[in-house]
Amino acid sequence: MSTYLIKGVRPLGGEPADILVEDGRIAAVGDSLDATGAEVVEAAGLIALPGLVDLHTHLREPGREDAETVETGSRAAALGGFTAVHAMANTDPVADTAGVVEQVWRLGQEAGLVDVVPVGAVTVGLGGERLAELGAMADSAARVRVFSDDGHCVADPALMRRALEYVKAFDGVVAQHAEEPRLTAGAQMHEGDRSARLGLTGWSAAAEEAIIARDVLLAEHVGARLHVCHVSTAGSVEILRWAKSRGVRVTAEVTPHHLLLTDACAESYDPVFKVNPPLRTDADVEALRAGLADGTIDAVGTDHAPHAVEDKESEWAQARPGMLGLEQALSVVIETMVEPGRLDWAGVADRMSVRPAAIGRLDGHGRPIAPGEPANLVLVDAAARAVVDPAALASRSRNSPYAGRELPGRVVATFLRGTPTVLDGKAVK
Ligand SMILES: NC(=O)N[C@@H](CC(=O)O)C(=O)O
Ligand SMILES: [Zn+2]
Ligand SMILES: [Zn+2]
Repeated sequence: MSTYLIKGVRPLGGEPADILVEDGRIAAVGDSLDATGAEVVEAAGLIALPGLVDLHTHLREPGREDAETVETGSRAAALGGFTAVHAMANTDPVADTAGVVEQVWRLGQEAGLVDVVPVGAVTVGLGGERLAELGAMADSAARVRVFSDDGHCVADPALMRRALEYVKAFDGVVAQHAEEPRLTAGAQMHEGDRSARLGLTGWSAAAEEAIIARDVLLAEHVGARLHVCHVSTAGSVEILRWAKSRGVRVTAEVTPHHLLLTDACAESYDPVFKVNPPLRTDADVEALRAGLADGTIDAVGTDHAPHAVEDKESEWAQARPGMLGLEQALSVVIETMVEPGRLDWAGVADRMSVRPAAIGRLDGHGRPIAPGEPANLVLVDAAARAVVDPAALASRSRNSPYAGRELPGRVVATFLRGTPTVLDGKAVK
């Protein structure tokens, strides 16, 4: 295993220093380190952050390898600065048994680009009727701690309560896709003036908020850990703030696209902007940024949702919901949070690495940049700007909502336990 000397980098945006990486760990951080024989990475002007951790990635394998595989999604993740991603369970077959989560975990190890951490389904086949074998998935080689029926809401309150109680036994967390299905039949976009004008069926803010309110009460009642996926409304942020003030064990994530885009994108009728939950209003975007800044929202979760061309390039109503996120997540956070002065680099490290790693109970990720720690690192050129070209993405799919948009920030290098997965902005393998 090679030794690397990262020269003149600014850890968490602080004073420039050298970082010596040896045997998969950070061996030293200091001024003018000398390491004869080490490969030198010139990093003057770059920011070093702990490798990013995503709580919400769709890798589509098994079942839709035409849209993404564990390997292509892992490469997209590494290029985005990630060293660990949680792979959602809505594959085919569904990741609802120890066998399937172990297969996904093994594929991730073989790709070797990021740690792929399988999420286990809460209910058999995402059917919402019977609990899946949560304990067996937790005890498996994949060591599952996050359970989610994402794509579907665990709508039955009694089942949700039982899932919350069950995962306490192994310190797990239920990650809820908060959508009251009785309120979103046929929904195509955010319910408001625009949906009325465009003639598209709306998904109200209340359909999300009703589930979050219910679930924080359930989590409080049974003393379990709840995580809320892709929070999208101002009202959801208020409910979370209230729940946290009461000491409820709840955490939440916001996607890059909900931090940047609004329902105005639907005016184009371009299905690349169709997503669940839908893009909301300017006021919601403002509340989400404020919630992420003050920590009410713990983390950025990409909800990277690759879709094949035939599932996405159709009429709006027929198109699948979901958009790519891994490769532009950090850029969107720089644009919406860092450049406006709402989050400093330590804050970015906290919301994109430290807290998501803690929620997923991952060892070795989200750690300080200090001697003895695993060398999971990303080096970022914050000043670089580039126009997003979907054809240049590593993802197997092309449904990026940022196509043609100029964004700040370039991932120059990513290290996974001391081995570069990205160098000079290019994937190493
Ligand atoms: N976000 C989406 O619109 N789609 C996701 C499922 C989900 O996250 O709910 C997908 O799997 O495509
Ligand atoms: Zn979802
Ligand atoms: Zn999702």
